[in-house]
Amino acid sequence: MNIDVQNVTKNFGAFKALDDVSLKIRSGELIALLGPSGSGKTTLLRIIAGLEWPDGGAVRFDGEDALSLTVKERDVGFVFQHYALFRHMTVYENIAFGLRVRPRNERQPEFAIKQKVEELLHLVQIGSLAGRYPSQLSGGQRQRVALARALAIEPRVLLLDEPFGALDAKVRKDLRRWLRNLHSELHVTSILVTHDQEEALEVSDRVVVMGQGKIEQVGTPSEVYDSPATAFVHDFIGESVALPILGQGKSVSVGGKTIAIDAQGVEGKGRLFVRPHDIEISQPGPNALDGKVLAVRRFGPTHRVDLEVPVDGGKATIEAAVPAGRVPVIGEKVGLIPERYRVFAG
Ligand SMILES: Nc1ncnc2c1ncn2[C@@H]1O[C@H](COP(=O)(O)OP(=O)(O)OP(=O)(O)O)[C@@H](O)[C@H]1O
Repeated sequence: MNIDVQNVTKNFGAFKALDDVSLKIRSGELIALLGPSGSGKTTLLRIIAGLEWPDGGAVRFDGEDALSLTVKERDVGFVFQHYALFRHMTVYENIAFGLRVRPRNERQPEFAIKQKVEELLHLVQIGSLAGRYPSQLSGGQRQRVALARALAIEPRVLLLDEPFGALDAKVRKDLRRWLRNLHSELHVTSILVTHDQEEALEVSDRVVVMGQGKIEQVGTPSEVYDSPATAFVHDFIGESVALPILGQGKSVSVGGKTIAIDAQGVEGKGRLFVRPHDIEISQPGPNALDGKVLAVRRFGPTHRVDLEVPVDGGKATIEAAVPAGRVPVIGEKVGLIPERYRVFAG
């Protein structure tokens, strides 16, 4: 199902939780809403679900006005961070629940319910646990049950709000991969809310990066990582360091030193963002920024180097990643060349 969010605004008192948000979600895609705490992800998800109403704007499901539909009529499946399984029901009963509470004239006969539940148990790979109660399951197993239960009613859209948020890192990683595979099999339009960028980048077809109630960028995982559209996205996704600069055509000045690199259209004040592994450390010279090595740390296969760089009005400390074999020593004066970088005005 296509979901079209048009100019949605939501205020809580004087606070703008969503500020003119527009987003088109394509049928069958898995989209992640990614952003820091308080950026409005859950509010947007709840509006799509029908649990919250916007102050302005529209939400359309395949062209139909979704805001005039109740939660039930919207046909959505939910999975939340905190397992909402029924404690007094077995795994089997939990999954069958949504099918059993349908009105009599829509309810399937018991053998069809059994067949459906068995299919789902198999799909989420917990067939052997059908007779257990939620208290007898691990956190990861409970979330699989929650997903199976959400899928039982064959929702038009699946909404996942930090579904793996309460699990430990290893289980999260396994479930992430599992969710990706499951989605490739089912192709149900899915929206995943997460503040974990690794999760968003690994699982989703497209990522919606949100900050302070606004959408900063929508793109594939590679697009948002390789071509961040705003300073916020560069800062939020992956590692980056930022230096205050003055841009002029094909040159950039940092703390009074001008080097010949493209200012990317920024004339005057701006910030240059670069990822630690995109900074080349060389000899000091006219075409490199001046840096002084403050600290060197081993970081997996590379070394991390803390560098002091003179900037307007003081000094900045930035971090570079260098391969073994080219590691400078503490106190050494070096030249720094940003190899891949983005300049944003302001
Ligand atoms: N019912 C409410 N009343 C008042 N303020 C609210 C309400 N619900 C959400 N907010 C505020 O709206 C903002 C956005 O909240 P939302 O839950 O959408 O953020 P989020 O991006 O999902 O954050 P998190 O990752 O922490 O869940 C927050 O500042 C929150 O405090």
